[in-house]
Amino acid sequence: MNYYSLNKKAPNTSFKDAVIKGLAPDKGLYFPEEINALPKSFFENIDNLSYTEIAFETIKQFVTPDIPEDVLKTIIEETLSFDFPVIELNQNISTLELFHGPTMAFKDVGARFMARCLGYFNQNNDQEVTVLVATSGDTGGAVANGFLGVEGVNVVILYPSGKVSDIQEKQLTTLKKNITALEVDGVFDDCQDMVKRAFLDEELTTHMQLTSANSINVARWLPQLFYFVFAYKQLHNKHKEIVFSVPSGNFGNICAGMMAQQLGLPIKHFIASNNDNNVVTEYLQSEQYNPKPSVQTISNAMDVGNPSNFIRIQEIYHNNFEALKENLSSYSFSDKQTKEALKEIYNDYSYVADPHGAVGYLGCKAYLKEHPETHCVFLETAHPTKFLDIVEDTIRENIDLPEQILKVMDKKKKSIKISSYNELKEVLLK
Ligand SMILES: Cc1ncc(COP(=O)(O)O)c(C=O)c1O
Ligand SMILES: N[C@@H](CCOP(=O)(O)O)C(=O)O
Repeated sequence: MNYYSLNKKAPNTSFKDAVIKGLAPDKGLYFPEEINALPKSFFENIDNLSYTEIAFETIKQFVTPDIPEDVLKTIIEETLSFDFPVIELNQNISTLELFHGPTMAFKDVGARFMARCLGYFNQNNDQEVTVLVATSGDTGGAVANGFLGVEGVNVVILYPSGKVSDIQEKQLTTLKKNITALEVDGVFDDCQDMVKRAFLDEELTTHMQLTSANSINVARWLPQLFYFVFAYKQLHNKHKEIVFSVPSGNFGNICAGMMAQQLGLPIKHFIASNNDNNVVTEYLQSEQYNPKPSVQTISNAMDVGNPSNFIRIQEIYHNNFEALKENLSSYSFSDKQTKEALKEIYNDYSYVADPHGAVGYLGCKAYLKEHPETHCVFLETAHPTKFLDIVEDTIRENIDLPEQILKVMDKKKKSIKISSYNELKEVLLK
């Protein structure tokens, strides 16, 4: 499959080139030239397919021939070595748990998939690749873990100082080896802007091969479409009208869900559930897209004021506002509402959610008021222990720490503080 730049001022390119570049030379995000729906029989036969078979069939068209089919099968088997269970809370609401990977956030799948694709492309290449990542909390840890020790790849992670949880910070600052963590005096959007600026900086790009492991990179973004198909496999025999409530920040996950729908997955509707960073909620009300500086919330990984992937969503709907509104609703919720939701989920269903999942739950409840005939799945995008203080204080219970979290708790943080783009450049050129 070839890819084009959404800024339409750069040549179309192969999957391999799109992965290695991350962002097109005109600063546009790459988008597949075609999306070919799978036959209806694929979804009718889904009970007989394993997760790895589903993943292979749904992503094959986007990555072959650059990744040969046999290599793709191995990459998928290695990537999906954990579970994706759906837990039903009641007749109308389920949660899809996406936190069973090594860093306990949904980013693990995309990060592991991309690391293996880049490792494959890089095997006969003498030049080292530098992977730049901006994180509001979870991408950094997942990418650090996924790329640790990958030959010929250096990873540089930018995160907003003081605005990620303690455990998220440990996950991205303690691995060392080929991973460097930069603590930025600013918000997530400052980190993301610095990364995008670096791609356009010829002084850097003539010295080094830069790519991104944020969802702007197609190899990080597209595997996220698997989740929606995995949930459908678990629910379709019981519920006919399935809607997904996706806690959204950079909008890569929900946009990947829309790609699954384009492949023919019968999804009735999407809900973008936001915290106070509500650019898209406001857009759907006013048709005005006004990015603004992000504000800090307890669902910190969603503190994004200018979501990268919204442009991909507009492309899927051919920039047709009415068509988008038919398929997407959006609500935003305050921290106070999020804490109330954490308590309600715990008291009513004995289920411990994390603040991001709680925002997704609130999105389900808001949508179900108008559409009680549907079944709403909210994505549990991270394990609650990643936000230990907030969750324990809110539900007034101690929660057990899983092994993945215990492993990093006592490690020593190592980061470099920076406050400007020039300081980033200095680190990269060293
Ligand atoms: C726990 C969690 N939930 C939700 C999101 C938002 O996902 P997206 O940026 O794909 O919208 C993120 C970060 O991306 C996250 O880490
Ligand atoms: N919420 C993210 C922000 C970056 O999102 P990405 O999907 O574009 O990498 C995070 O946790 O870092």
